[in-house]
Amino acid sequence: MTENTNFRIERDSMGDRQIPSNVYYGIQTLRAIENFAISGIKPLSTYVDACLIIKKATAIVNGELGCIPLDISQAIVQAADEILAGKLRDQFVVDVYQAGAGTSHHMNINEVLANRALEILGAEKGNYQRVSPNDHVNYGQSTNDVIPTAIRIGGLLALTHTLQPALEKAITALETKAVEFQNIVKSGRTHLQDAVPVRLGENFRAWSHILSEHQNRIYTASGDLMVLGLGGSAAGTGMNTHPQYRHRVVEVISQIMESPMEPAPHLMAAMQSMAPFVNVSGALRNLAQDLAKISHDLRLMDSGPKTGFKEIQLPPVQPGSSIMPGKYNPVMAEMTSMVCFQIMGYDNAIALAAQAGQLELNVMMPLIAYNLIHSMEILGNTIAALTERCIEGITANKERCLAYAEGSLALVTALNPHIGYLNAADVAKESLETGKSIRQIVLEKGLMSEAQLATVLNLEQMSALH
Ligand SMILES: N[C@@H](CC(=O)O)C(=O)O
Repeated sequence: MTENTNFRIERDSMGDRQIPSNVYYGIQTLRAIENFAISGIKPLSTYVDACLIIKKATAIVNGELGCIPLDISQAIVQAADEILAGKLRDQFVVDVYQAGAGTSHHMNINEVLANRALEILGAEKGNYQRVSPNDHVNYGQSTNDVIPTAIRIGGLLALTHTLQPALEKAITALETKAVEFQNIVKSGRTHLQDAVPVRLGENFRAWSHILSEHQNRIYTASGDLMVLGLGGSAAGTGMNTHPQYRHRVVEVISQIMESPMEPAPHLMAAMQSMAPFVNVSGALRNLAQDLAKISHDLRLMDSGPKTGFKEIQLPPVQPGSSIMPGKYNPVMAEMTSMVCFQIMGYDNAIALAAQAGQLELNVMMPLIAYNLIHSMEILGNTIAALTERCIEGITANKERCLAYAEGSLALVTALNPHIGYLNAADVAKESLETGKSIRQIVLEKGLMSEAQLATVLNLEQMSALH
């Protein structure tokens, strides 16, 4: 615990180590850096925020209840506030793939807070007799109750700051396009074959509805994240906590989050079961599956310009090809598809991790934390980018849409009630073989009058919602 210009000596239960004197993390973080040079991926900033919110609340409550000295409690709170405001963010350095349960990341948080609190109190970094990462910052806590709580809070932060606003904007943008394209008639396609006509605007309205239903599903699933098992400490029994701590700490977190959290009715259950995360991840996967479908549709409808559908034009945002001049690719939709596949992969890994709990604990939480929060953030960023750089700028090729609708063999479907399915099928077959229009064949065969046909083969009417 001495400090010289280049390093200080810190001690843990395994011995002494030199720690660079300028860093705020300590000996346990150093060991984790050495042990886990795995992906180079550092903890997500939202996850760090979630841990800091917990540590701020626990310091307030442990100070109030007389479990830690008030000056230390206040210094930890100040340190947490400073870091939440953006300071020392480069001090959270443990690889995402690390010690089971997340003890290494958790100790990284405890050490940085302790060392900054020491400075605030006028002491030297590493003087853990004065402020200890374990005895003060972590008083009455364990990785085992802090990390599942941090995943809940991190999930809620990612949802409110990133995913929900992006979904809102996308839903509105799709509805705006629905209104703009409401009168454009196009051919429907089922099995990728000609089907009855539809309105381009209604395609966009359907997508808007699909996203809004996913928004509701995610919102409902995220209710589970508001039930916190903090206070369970190491095994869910609450050992080493003050009797009033577990309720009070949830009240304080609710105040910090400006959102009503609840204490879990059974702390062991909250620690052992990863079901809330599986539920939210499942809702994200569900959204990703439909979003992938929408992005594939956008690419298909924009295909061409000479050899594809080109029913719509996605706004060109960058040259598409390194060799083919003048080529513009549907890059925003392509990116969206890839992110959606990543979300599905993350969800698979979360499902595997969630069933791997044993006895009192599920140690696979670091994977769940990263995958869940990252899923929300990359989905939110993707939806925001797709909305701004693609959906809002889509234009329709009205003539191309109409030409396909007029040429669709499935128009004969409208003749069913008048000439019967089998006669209509013959008309379709002849039209395909001869290239004559459906109208012409029906008239030639004397199956219907011109006046009748004018009413029945009315594209506007056929494509309206019935
Ligand atoms: N995850 C640790 C507890 C802790 O880090 O607080 C254990 O159960 O061994």
